[in-house]
Amino acid sequence: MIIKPKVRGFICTTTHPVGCEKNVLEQIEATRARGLNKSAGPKKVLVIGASSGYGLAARITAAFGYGADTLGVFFEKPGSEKKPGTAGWYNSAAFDRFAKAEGLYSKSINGDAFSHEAREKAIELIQQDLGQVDLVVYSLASPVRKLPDSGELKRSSLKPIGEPYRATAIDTNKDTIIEAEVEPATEQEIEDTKAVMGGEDWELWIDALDRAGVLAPGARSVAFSYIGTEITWPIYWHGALGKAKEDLDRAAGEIDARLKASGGGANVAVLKSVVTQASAAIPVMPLYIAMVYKVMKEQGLHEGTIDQLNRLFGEHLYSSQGRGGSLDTDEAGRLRLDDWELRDDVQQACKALWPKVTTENLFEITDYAGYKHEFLKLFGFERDDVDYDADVDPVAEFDVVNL
Ligand SMILES: NC(=O)c1ccc[n+]([C@@H]2O[C@H](COP(=O)([O-])OP(=O)(O)OC[C@H]3O[C@@H](n4cnc5c(N)ncnc54)[C@H](O)[C@@H]3O)[C@@H](O)[C@H]2O)c1
Repeated sequence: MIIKPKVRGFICTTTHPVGCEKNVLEQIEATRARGLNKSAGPKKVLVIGASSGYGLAARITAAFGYGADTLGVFFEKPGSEKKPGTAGWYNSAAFDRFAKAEGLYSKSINGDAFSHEAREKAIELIQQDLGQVDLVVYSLASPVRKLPDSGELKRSSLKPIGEPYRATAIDTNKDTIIEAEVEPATEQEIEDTKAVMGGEDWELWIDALDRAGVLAPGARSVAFSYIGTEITWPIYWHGALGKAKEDLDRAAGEIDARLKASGGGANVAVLKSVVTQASAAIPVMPLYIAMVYKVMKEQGLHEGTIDQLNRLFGEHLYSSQGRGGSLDTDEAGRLRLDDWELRDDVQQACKALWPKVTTENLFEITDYAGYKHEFLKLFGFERDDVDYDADVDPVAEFDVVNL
């Protein structure tokens, strides 16, 4: 099959297996080059949301930065002779192959991580293959959650609270500047967003793992959040998603207290904005990312997903200080990896750019070209080292349990 990109809205409906594999290899190489202290890191790791974005970067950092055995959970579609699979499927197939070539344990579960069934399967595999895990990374980004007991479907909303949000944004299909307007979320939509992206499911995971005795003494857990600044607050931190992330902070407190009993702990890690399938769906984020990438690249401060996760593990979770039990957190107990993005000079530069941007100067005064490139790269496209006219097999088998 010869596969070319087909972009629909904020998703690319085709993916390139070879490009995805090269993306994974690039992240593995970046992790190796970082020279993380292998004796200090996690040994057996469960990553929930392991197939793309920050969760994949966490899995790569654990495996290739520290030699950890990993079990990954994700929700992806395999490729068939007729149609390519999702990027996360190919990413995971590539990860599995590289990890095994390195002599590392790697197994995956493809299914709904919000279900009890996924938890039961993960526990069974940990008991059978790993005994216990010492790190649980929680990195789900989903627009829907089927509640595990009632089967009720909850949907998250990317909406402000209280009043409509009007802002300059990019129509990423037409590469034009538009005025976006998003109506505020209703109370019900806020509650539903909390149910999908809040901390309840993370707590259910830790509770199930703990009860089953598969958390090693001293086990840690980390979940990811975004806060941003006043530029994005109306749609994010002060919006429905922010309420869900506040709930994640609440859950971190509960889980931390539970894991502390055996010398471990839990934190929310606040990460910087990067191009992922999840962030592409949030109104105004593409424009903000195009601006902040421009500014941070110019200042030598740019980091991608793998850089952030290498830094989270190497300088926080498994630094000599972190292993001593004293993590450097903000007043709410969060690990802050958004420190460079939130620097005053970076944010001031973005604020100065914002009112100046037009369709005509979009590519010139922002890094929108970089944004578009990164977006297509997520799906395995626009890599110099891939021949996109060559025939490629869309079927990729690997060590995965399909639920
Ligand atoms: N992208 C950013 O700029 C950014 C910034 C800060 C924090 N974060 C946070 O990082 C976390 C991960 O987001 P991302 O941007 O890496 O997203 P992503 O879309 O790249 O990855 C989401 C992952 O969740 C998995 N997933 C989704 N629904 C699932 C389900 N029902 N069952 C099993 N797996 C499921 C996907 O398979 C994938 O592995 C989120 O909590 C997000 O808020 C993202």
